[in-house]
Amino acid sequence: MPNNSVSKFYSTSVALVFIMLAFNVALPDTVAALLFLLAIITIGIPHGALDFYIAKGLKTKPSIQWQVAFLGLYVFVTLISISIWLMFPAFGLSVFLLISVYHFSSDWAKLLPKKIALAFAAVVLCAPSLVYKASIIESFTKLLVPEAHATLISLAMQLLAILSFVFLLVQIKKLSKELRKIKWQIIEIMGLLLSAVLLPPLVHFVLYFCLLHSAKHWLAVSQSLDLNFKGMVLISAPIVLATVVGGSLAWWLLPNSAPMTDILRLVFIGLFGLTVAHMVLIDVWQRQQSLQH
Ligand SMILES: CC1=C(/C=C/C(C)=C/C=C/C(C)=C/C=C/C=C(C)/C=C/C=C(C)/C=C/C2=C(C)CCCC2(C)C)C(C)(C)CCC1
Ligand SMILES: [Fe+2]
Repeated sequence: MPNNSVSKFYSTSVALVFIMLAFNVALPDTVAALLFLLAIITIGIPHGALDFYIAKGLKTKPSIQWQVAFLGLYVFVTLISISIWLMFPAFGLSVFLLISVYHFSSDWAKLLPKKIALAFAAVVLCAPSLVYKASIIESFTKLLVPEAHATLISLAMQLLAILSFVFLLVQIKKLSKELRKIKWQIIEIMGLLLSAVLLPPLVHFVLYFCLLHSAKHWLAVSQSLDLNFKGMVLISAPIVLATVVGGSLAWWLLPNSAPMTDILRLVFIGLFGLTVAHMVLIDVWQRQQSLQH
């Protein structure tokens, strides 16, 4: 698959969603919530489910003890992170946003210099707060963050989005020569900017996270580890299943409230737990890859 394919697929999907909205095609809330959960489980989670395979590839001969220790450490880091969020939600959310900017910036690591990729990731993640402040604060309170803290965090997001955007505008002149060569990536970047400020935040997030972040990761893993799609599905399926079992247990054990609130909590607090270990591993893997090339 050529490298542009993810950009093309993402940009076309964003355009389709804009057309749907222009024609007032709206899904009932429960259908939208189920689609959101389904997309996260079937497309978002699998990109992290390759972590065990990637980690084994980083060792020359991973022993059984090493593999058990890796799995144990990954689960431990996940559970500790989730506990930190449950005890200090505002702190958890702030850390989540910051590490997400860092992790998502790797989507443009090959295309843009590090600082610019970081600023762009900050715009992608924080710009929705400029237009959808109230709905973002509402989502944050559903994630257990007290309203006063949620308001402060959304203000900080607005500030970060504006500062990062200004930084990008200042830098864009320097980049104009390189940018001219990468037509589809420019369309991807424009699509992301429009999606961030025009689409409802959860729709923007799910389109970006599933169709761009996860898709780029699958493509990178398949190219670098020489795996085909079927092989990757087989590798990730048991891990996705284990994650879904873990999520279902949490749903069953923890106190329930409205279904949409429960889905939001399960997805975002769960993703925070998984992100810490996933992010460190992918960082090590990408550093090793750039040393090899
Ligand atoms: C390997 C392994 C495993 C698995 C793993 C996995 C499966 C992973 C995954 C991972 C992942 C899958 C990751 C992800 C990430 C994500 C992120 C990083 C996100 C972020 C986001 C954000 C930050 C958001 C924000 C917001 C909100 C919250 C609301 C609304 C608005 C907005 C959108 C802004 C297990 C444990 C089983 C075992 C051991 C080993
Ligand atoms: Fe990722």
